[in-house]
Amino acid sequence: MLPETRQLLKITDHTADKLHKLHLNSAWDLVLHLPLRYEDETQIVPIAHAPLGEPCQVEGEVVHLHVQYQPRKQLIARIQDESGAILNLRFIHFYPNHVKQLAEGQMVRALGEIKHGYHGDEMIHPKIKSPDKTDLAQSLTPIYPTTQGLNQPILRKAINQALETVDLQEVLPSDILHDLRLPELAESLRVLHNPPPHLDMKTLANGAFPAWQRLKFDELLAQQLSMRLAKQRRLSGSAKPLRGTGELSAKLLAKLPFTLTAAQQRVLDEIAADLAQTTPMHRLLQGDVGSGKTIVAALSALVALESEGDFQAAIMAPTEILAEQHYVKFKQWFEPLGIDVAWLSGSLKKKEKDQVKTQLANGTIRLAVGTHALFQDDVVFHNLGLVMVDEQHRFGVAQRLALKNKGQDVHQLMMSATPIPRTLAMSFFADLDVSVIDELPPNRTPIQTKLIHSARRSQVEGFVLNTCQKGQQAYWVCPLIEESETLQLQTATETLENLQAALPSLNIGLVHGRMKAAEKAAVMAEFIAGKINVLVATTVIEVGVDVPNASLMVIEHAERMGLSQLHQLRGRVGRGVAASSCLLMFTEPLSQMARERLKVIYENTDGFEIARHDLNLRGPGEFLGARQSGAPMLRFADLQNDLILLEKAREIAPKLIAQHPEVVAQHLQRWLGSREGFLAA
Ligand SMILES: Nc1ncnc2c1ncn2[C@@H]1O[C@H](COP(=O)(O)OP(=O)(O)OP(=O)(O)O)[C@@H](O)[C@H]1O
Repeated sequence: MLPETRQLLKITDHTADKLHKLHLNSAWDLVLHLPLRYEDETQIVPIAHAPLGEPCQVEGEVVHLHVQYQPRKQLIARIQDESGAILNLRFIHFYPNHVKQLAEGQMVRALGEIKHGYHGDEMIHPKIKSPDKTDLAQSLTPIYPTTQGLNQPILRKAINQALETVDLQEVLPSDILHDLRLPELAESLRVLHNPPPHLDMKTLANGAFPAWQRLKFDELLAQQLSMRLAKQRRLSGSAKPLRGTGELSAKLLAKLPFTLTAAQQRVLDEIAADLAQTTPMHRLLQGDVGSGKTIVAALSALVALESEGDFQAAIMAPTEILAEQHYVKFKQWFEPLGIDVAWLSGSLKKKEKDQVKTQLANGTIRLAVGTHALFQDDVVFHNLGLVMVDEQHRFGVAQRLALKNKGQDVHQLMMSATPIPRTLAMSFFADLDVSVIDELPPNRTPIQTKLIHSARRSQVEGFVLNTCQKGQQAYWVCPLIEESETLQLQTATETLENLQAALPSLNIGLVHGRMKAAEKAAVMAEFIAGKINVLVATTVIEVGVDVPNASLMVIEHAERMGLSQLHQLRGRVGRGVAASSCLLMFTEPLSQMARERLKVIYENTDGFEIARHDLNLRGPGEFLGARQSGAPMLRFADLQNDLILLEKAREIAPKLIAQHPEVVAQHLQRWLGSREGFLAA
């Protein structure tokens, strides 16, 4: 935060540091930091009528106070009000002051959520006050998202100071506001930060409340504007045109055991046409699991490598495993053509990394595969022509920004097996041209999916035996244990031993994430060669593994897995001519969410449909991995519920850019301020 701003807002260095953690660095950042919820200290409800599971305030006399030591130390105060009903206030962390305030016979006011507890209804860690010192509040109290060490009163004060100092003048043209029936910004902000007494909780919690609608619209508009401007900048930038001679591509195609599908050829032509331009390509290549994206990426890389000018190409994937799969395939295809492929990931030794970096900087290596290590500041390319990014949405915001900076004026191809639903395509991915491989390679038979209770394990083993006796192969995926890699490994080893005991006539192998790359490669090679009948695996095989003779996929504890993970895993079979099956083993009890997921995967085979359900079940933030990256991209608007606002913002953004450039500048200044790049990243 600038020293002037800090002074103006009377913020201490300590508070400024905490605010920075919340990405609040300017007065406008503070003004746009909106309440997460409100607390209602305006009313007192009788305990007998207090709602369960919703914040409420009660008042009563302490009739009993004691410290309980089992199962852990805690303070429990029992209060009773005029309704005669009793409520326990429970504090797991407490201070001497609590004991004083809650002495028997004291009147106390408690704000919190009531839940059914073991010893009756209770509030855990309520906010407490002595009623004689405080009158009821006049209006709802806003509660803001915050960080450790920054309390609500200080944050509230900083925000209110900011509200006083910024110029809240309306910038959006009045005809637009009128058409959209949206209130003025200044009024909306005041209401949300300091709700007037007549507004109740229900009204304010409703996303359709006009003040919220206004803020959501403004946020979506900022996103659309920044994306359009980014696109304009890109279109006016200049990339080196890449025009392959076709010589190496022809050689690679001649060696493949298949010919490209019409969809692959069409998509490749689209990419080649982009690459030949001086405008940097920004294209998303979508294709369902197994549709053959990898060969399209390889042939695209060849266009760059074959063009005159010693260009380099790089392909980046979000995980080491996925990157490694690409590395293996690319090596297999490119080395016979006389092209060396470099590997760069975070886990390489420093010496090896330095060597690759030198080769990339002096241009002796022209094709690099790796993780985001490829786009660290200290990696310099001699003449980068094309960047390909697999599963781009799984990268965090910071990594995407790093790529954006490195990739300026470089052609970019994003690849995704997770189809981007329409709302996302209209917002986060609006700057991308899209190519879709909408056809699977020929002779694939549909995969039969079955749900099987884990109690019927021996039946599943019977299926495995049957499959292998026909000369086909099977995968057996071990349960996912997120909490501990060691436990995961232990489970995998046990699964292997159990299967070996149950199916002694079969050769059973094991791959897991802890194995060294060479060991993993050796087991995979045996499986590919058909020497191993059943491959027991942790989810390392989720992506990229491609063994067409494998026709049975068994997934244990399928209820623990996410939809796209299940779809990816199932996609490991059905790649050859044999009819394939996927057996999803589950254990009860199933959560509602797990039940929904299993139903979706059972009923659908199309990746687009599954992604749509996934988005509905998890919401766009999770779907995009925003939580993982720690920086929410849209803070207020929600793509599922605010589709109408999104459509309006999309419609209005180009008009504003054309007719009111000054409005665009002001609006973005307010919304992006110190967060530049976030919305469009
Ligand atoms: N035109 C084609 N005809 C027959 N087989 C093909 C064709 N194109 C690709 N394949 C084969 O199909 C399999 C799947 O291809 P690939 O691994 O590229 O799929 P993908 O789109 O990357 O899927 P995933 O997201 O599952 O990794 C591979 O065995 C590949 O060799």
